[in-house]
Amino acid sequence: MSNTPKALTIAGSDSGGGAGIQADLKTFQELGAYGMSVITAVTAQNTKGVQNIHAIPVEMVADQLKSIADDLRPESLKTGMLFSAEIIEAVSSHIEEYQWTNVVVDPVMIAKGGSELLKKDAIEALKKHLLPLADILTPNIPEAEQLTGRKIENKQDREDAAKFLHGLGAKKIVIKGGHLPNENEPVDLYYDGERMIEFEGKRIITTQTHGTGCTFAAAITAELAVGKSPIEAVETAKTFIQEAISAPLHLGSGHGPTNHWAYRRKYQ
Ligand SMILES: Nc1ncnc2c1ncn2[C@@H]1O[C@H](COP(=O)(O)OP(=O)(O)O)[C@@H](O)[C@H]1O
Ligand SMILES: Cc1ncc(COP(=O)(O)OP(=O)(O)O)c(N)n1
Repeated sequence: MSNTPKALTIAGSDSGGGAGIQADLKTFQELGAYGMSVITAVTAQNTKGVQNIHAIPVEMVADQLKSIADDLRPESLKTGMLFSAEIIEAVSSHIEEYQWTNVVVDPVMIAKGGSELLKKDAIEALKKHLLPLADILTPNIPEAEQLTGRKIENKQDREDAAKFLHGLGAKKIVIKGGHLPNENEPVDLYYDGERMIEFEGKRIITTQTHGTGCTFAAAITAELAVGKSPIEAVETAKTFIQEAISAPLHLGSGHGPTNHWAYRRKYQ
């Protein structure tokens, strides 16, 4: 029996390769986890935006989950773009049935260009079915506002939001700081029910940030797969994304992707 760590992403495909399944698998590979995928939606997307979305039929999402469960138990998994309430319900019930652990939930809602990656009427399903299964929930600030129904304008609001999301059942929460105003450093706030920890970063003023949230959550997932603790996993993910934004590839004419090789080149 191999003890190669296996990480699963349950997310949408980004044809441009910067976010979604593609960003997740590249990140898993870079951090030493064998990547597996369940595709929930196919997007026609590039650095300029999302041109079209085709949701995968829920039966096919369930079949992909079953194929993995029948043969390959993931040491960790992440969810990304889930698009609809029915996909959220199917994914949640399968995670529960298979008793998969180390569940990272990135509550993807809106792409950088403004396209809706989660239907508005699916937010309640996300709160009810998936949040209680999250070992680590990684909202950005607008997502945390949607999930809590509260405006987040300062540090106290972020701490209150993290506590609220913990109350909804997520065991650990990282409210990411990328959407803070440009004059603020991108500090990510971690809460596990007891400790509030700030993970500091250095803000890079750039348009090359497509897929930052996916990459950050995928790095946490890969680290959990290889046996790191949640805090160690977030620490590595923060360094990974900082490096990935620092060394842009300058691909495409819009919001270019981050550089998934940069961390390994510097640290390994
Ligand atoms: N311009 C930036 N410079 C440095 N780090 C950033 C920048 N933008 C985002 N990050 C970091 O990237 C990660 C993803 O954050 P964020 O952009 O808030 O998420 P999302 O992509 O889901 O909107 C976080 O760790 C955040 O602090
Ligand atoms: C297929 C797909 N999934 C998720 C996203 C959103 O990714 P994110 O990392 O939040 O990056 P931006 O869209 O904000 O650049 C996506 N675009 N496509």
